[in-house]
Amino acid sequence: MSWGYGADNGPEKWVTNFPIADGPRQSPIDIVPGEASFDGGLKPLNLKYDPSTCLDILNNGHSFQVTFADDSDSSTLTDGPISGIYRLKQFHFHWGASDDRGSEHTVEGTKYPAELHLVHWNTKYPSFGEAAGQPDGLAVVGVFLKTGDDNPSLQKILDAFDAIKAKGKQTSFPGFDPATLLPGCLDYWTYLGSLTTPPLLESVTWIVCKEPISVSCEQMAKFRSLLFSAEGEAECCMVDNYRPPQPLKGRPVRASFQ
Ligand SMILES: NS(=O)(=O)c1cc(F)cc(F)c1
Ligand SMILES: [Zn+2]
Repeated sequence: MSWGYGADNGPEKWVTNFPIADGPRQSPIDIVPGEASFDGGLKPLNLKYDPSTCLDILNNGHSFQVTFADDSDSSTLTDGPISGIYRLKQFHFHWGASDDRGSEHTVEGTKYPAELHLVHWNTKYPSFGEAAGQPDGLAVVGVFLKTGDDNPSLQKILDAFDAIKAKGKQTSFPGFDPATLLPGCLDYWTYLGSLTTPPLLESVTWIVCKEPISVSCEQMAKFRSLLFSAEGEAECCMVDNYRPPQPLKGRPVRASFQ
């Protein structure tokens, strides 16, 4: 059985096939603002996205992701805590079965109903796959979702869900601008961590935004209409696809703001 989020194949079981699960720089973590150190040397995030690089939307059986053409520097992350140019590869979300949980990072124990991950790879390496195996290979921008007003930008994504309900389904998704998913304020916490799903590679510079974006309760219900299961299999709702916080193991967490 492959990894997932169930009792038999979930986060507590991943260490069996992926021993790095108990490694020194695992993600997510609980962020304790009072223990983060303000670093005046941290630059503002510089996110420049070209909607024409947006390709398609896919249900990969553990989340859904929107994938981008990454054969040029059209959609990039620069500055912030990183050096060099990182290209946007995809974004995806993690969410709960109810609004009281779903995010991977937590803030002093507070769980949000969902968390957005914008995944970028360091162009000093030839590809995403190569970069994913390097300690400075990836940079993921995390954005919390908080229940409140309807989010029109998110709605464009949710409107595509009927075409990707089951695992393995994919449909074209042109012209989406991921910048419309960013909060107004780009203050962030940053620390060195890992992928939060197998293979749990310790190659991620995490950049977690302090300000959440909004999502309505009805929109959260739409997230929960996706399936972990493929067509023809017993239907299993895609919910609680989040890894809980992992030990910090002495890592510093820096804040870009005071
Ligand atoms: N959830 S995550 O952002 O850490 C992530 C990103 C990725 F590109 C591949 C993964 F397996 C996991
Ligand atoms: Zn993720």
